[in-house]
Amino acid sequence: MFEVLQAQDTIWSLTYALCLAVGISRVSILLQSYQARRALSHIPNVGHGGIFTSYITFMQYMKNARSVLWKGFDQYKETGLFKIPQADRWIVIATGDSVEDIRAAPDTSLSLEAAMIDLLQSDYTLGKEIRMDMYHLGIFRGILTKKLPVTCTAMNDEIPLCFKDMIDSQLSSDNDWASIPANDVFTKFICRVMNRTFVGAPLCRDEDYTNINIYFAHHVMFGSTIINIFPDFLKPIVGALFNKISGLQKRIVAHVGPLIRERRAVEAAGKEKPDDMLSWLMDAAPAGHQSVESLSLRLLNVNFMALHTTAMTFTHAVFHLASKTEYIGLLRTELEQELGTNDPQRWDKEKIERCWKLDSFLKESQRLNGLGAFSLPRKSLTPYRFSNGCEIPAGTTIAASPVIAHLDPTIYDDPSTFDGLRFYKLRESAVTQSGMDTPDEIKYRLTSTGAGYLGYGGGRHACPGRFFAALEIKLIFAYLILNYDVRTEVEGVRPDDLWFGPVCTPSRSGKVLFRRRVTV
Ligand code: HEM
Repeated sequence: MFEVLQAQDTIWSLTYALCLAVGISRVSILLQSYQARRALSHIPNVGHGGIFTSYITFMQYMKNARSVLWKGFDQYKETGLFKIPQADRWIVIATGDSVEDIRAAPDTSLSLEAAMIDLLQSDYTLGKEIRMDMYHLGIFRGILTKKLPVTCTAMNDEIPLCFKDMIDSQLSSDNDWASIPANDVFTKFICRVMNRTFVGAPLCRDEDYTNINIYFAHHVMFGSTIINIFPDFLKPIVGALFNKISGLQKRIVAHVGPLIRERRAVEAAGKEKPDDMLSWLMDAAPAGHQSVESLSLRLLNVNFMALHTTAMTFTHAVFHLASKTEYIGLLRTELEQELGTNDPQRWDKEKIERCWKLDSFLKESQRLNGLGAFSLPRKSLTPYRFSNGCEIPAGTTIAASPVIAHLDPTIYDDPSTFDGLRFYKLRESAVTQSGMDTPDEIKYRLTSTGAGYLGYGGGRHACPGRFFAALEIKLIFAYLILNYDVRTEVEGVRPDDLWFGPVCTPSRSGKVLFRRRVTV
């Protein structure tokens, strides 16, 4: 009996402690939010602006971020800035010329790194040592893009094998349509093809290695959302509770450790290491980052940056293709003309880049269905004055919104309609008017950035992996179009995206039907 009472006491104590923590946390967040609201009072807000009532707008935003953002844009497009409430802060949204200001601002004023520390709670989710030395950025900005011809060959080798294992294995002998769960299969597919150029075969095909990389991204997104519910002074405690880095690091070391040791032995024998991401990391890692543990964690982070962004972009595009099958024929004709053969071993970067219709189709898909409501996230490190004269104090989070820019009728004709050849036509007419390789033509390419196209951010921090990602997506798309027919379960109907607050993912349950190519 005594033990039961004691146990009940303990449960009550824990409950009180939890309520107290939540209570302190709410009060502290309200205080934080009140201070931030005063500092930003000169910037108009969407919906309710009161210390309590702003939570109503926050809830509306969590339910439908796009409509809240568009309401702000409609009301305040002339000012170029408005703010929306988050659980623990306000975010200032830049539109029009203010987007150009963010793109051009130096890191000492508007910092992507500081914004990511806040938004991703990177010290607890990615590992503090990653931001202590970001040497991987040099690899993305330099070697990865220079080595595209090498990665192209490796990916062309892996892609048919992936299709054989993941798609052909599901097809029946009478070539009926097979239903493929798009999100799961394509994430693994992208992970394997990408890792062929990160760690090589056979590790890129290892199921456990793939699962760790996929899980790591979920852990980062889930962990950062939970940690961000708490006020700053509780974040280290909650962060420590949610920190799964050391466990994941051990699991990845089990796969990558032997490879690193093997490559060191190869090097010591005066031979060449494989030409891939792991070797580039080994060569670039400064003192203090050379251990097997450190290199493995870095590789996990490289996968985090590269994998889900590419997998989601690819899945969005396949949903477009499968629901708009009228594009299959014209993309096939272009691919057959430009690639000249169905054998991926004989495709190269130059040939695939000549496929302008494919380039345009993928850019249009990304314009309408991207990664979410925000791009160009930055935190002001000092007071920052926009070109319209408006100043934000140090510590303000700001961003631009693809949901606004990509649907702005002053930038795009008939913006909400999917036109797979939109950018192809604009590019062709730019060539007629200004010529090839002119800024007018370049701006309509898939990998080009601008204030009207935010799929890869912009300015000095524009995604450095975009040339690699675009190449991977194009090569897989080319193989898919030349070898398979696809359609959606309900013909012509694209599975709905999943929105949670500002984050957008392609449908988790959506299927794509595949069969071996029958139609011409
Ligand atoms: C289709 C796939 C991808 C999309 C849509 C995408 C999108 C983005 C966006 C929107 C940004 C923010 C840029 C800004 O704020 O200005 C970004 C940054 C970044 N991306 Fe990507 N990304 C993709 C693939 C990749 C890949 C494959 C890699 C690596 C191999 C990569 C590495 C990075 C890095 C390191 C940054 C931060 C750059 C910096 O700190 O300067 N991304 N990406």
